[in-house]
Amino acid sequence: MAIRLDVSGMLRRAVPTGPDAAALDALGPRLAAAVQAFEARVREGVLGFRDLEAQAGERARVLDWAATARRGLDDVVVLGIGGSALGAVCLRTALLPRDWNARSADQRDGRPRLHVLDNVDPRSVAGLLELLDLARTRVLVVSKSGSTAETMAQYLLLRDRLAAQGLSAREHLAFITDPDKGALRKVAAAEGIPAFEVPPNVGGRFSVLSPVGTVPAALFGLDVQALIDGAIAMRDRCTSAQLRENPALAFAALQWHAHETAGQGAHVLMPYSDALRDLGPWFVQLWAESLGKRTADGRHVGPTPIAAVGATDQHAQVQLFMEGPRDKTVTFVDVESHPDDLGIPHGDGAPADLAYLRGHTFGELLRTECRATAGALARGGRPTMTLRVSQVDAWHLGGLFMFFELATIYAAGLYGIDPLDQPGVELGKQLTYYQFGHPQWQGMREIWESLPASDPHWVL
Ligand SMILES: O=P(O)(O)OC[C@H]1O[C@H](O)[C@H](O)[C@@H](O)[C@@H]1O
Repeated sequence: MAIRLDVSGMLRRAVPTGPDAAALDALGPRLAAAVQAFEARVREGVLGFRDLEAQAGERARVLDWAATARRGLDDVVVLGIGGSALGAVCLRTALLPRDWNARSADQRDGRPRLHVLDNVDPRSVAGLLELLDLARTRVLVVSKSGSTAETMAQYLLLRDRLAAQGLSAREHLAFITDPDKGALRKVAAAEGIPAFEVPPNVGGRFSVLSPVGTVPAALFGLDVQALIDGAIAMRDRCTSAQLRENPALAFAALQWHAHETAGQGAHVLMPYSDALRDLGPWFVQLWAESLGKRTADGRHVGPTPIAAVGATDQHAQVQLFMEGPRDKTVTFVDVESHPDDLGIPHGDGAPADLAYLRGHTFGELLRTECRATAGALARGGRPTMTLRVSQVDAWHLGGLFMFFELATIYAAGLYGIDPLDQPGVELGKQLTYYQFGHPQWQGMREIWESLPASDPHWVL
């Protein structure tokens, strides 16, 4: 079992914009400062996502509850958004067979389907409700703050539908939220609804290894302990202040260096694996919302993460990566072992010009295309890295989550910003609250009325 980071495609030997040995040495002071900032945050106790041992008690409570709660369930529904939903989607895609929800109960060996509602589009919400037998459904309301409008609207609807069918909230709801604060915590206490804790020092986009991810994972029978073990193994590998000894630091440093010195601030994550397809959107929130900030001296900084998947996006995005602006790096994830690999048959009578495919396997084709695309990009002077993963399972996924979370904190030290807040998302929320008549936000009227109206002459 291993996750290895190959950074050779970022260095001067491979691409002209890459750092040479002298440039890497010159990075020393910046790296030291970023590592010191990281360690200061650890000491402050604000990087709770690292401290998985401290969450062991709550995790045991989750596993104990899920062992009985999952009995007789056809469906698990996650109501959440952003970091409260993206991790569950990634866990489902990576660790359950494709199209899990389309399978029969027998094909799912009696385990529930998992649905994630991370938006308030009525078509999606109504469409899902049509599918559900609420009597055989557990709805997980996931909100660290316990107040996010989208998730609360969904909760109010499901609460109403359960009541209309005379179904007990305690038997069909569960909350994953702040241990003390927010609307959900109050309801849990008043109505005896099972509730699990998002530790206050674990940010929403860093919370997939907390009950935010482990409750849904436990309900559909994933190996939660392996997920945690993989994350701890990666955490304990990423402690050195030396770039060559700390993969998370190396990833962060090389991404920052590419952005800072060559304007390569669009950071593509391209797993050659359908199972890791939803690692992309999870990474996009983590990298964008943590690093897209204003510095203390008023500069606007941060990378632009892009999600892609191989081999599919060789036929959609690689043209841009190859010949578009030299503003990108590409990080591949190459899966070394495909236990369910398939041979490409000899197929008597098959067209002669397809003979080159015969005798190979699909996994071999996928891995060869990953290597070929990385090499083609390098020949075009386009910087790349490759994460080599033995296989996709809970242990390796836990390691990948931890790798990117740690890299984000190191990158924040290099960009000179706080990775843990998200002040930029507040104004839109407050204007919505105002327009909905929220009593606390009626002072936003002037701003709302100042918003640029659309020009009817340009409504085509
Ligand atoms: O988990 P919640 O408190 O409901 O927050 C859900 C999401 O919305 C917030 O506005 C932040 O942008 C995200 O970082 C967070 O993951």
